[in-house]
Amino acid sequence: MAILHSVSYGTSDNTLVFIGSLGSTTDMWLPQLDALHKDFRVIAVDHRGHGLSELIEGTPTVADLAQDVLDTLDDLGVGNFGVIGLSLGGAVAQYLAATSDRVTKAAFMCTAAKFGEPQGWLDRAAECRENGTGSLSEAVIQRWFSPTWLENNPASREHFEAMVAGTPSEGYALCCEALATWDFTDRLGEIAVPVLTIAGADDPSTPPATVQIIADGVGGESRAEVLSPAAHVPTVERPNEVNELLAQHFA
Ligand SMILES: O=C(O)CC1=CCC(=O)O1
Repeated sequence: MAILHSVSYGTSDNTLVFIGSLGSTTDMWLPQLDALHKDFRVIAVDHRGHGLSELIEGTPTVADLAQDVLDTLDDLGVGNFGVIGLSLGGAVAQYLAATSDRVTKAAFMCTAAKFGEPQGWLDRAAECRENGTGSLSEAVIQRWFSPTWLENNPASREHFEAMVAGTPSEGYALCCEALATWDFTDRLGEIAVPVLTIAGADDPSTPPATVQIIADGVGGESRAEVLSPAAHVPTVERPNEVNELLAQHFA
């Protein structure tokens, strides 16, 4: 059983749980936590081996990462919840939405039912173990944000690059390996709760067509939105639009 580092704001009975990408901390969700805590209880977690969550030995599956979230919510006394996941966190959110009857609604952002070929993730894990997350962080940030945003927001750029570089190498590598084994394509139909998908028009990692596969494949109702301009992390690049979409979907 793993209890993840989490932050929690607000007192509403309507709880939203935010799960971030590879190399992120709960800071990825600051604009959402600030904007939505008055109408919802908002909880964000760090994946195992990320941010302030402890590293757990052994390669996890996405199902293991999802169980970490459920254990953490049990510890916080949370019953039912809406789930919002971005990228790796979106995979965890898909798994939770399909398998846990505690999930009431879901939002999947810049994520995939399968993130390309496994070898790419195994290569990234090996590179990370050899050279550290600092060797990856600049390239990651260029996928997270569009070039104009990076140019206009140097302080945020530095902050998010430091977030990736500060992720423990083994925590990052183990989560790469979790992505290598993730393929939910044939199980999307098990997701019966109302779904919102959000894609970034300029996202090189999970382009709109990849996110659309999820919206088209789920078993229940879905609404698909594409934000522009935006790359892989619209929570930061397009916070107002993301907040408005989430507030509507989870109201
Ligand atoms: O770093 C990337 O390539 C983007 C990404 C894919 C999965 C994830 O969590 O981040």
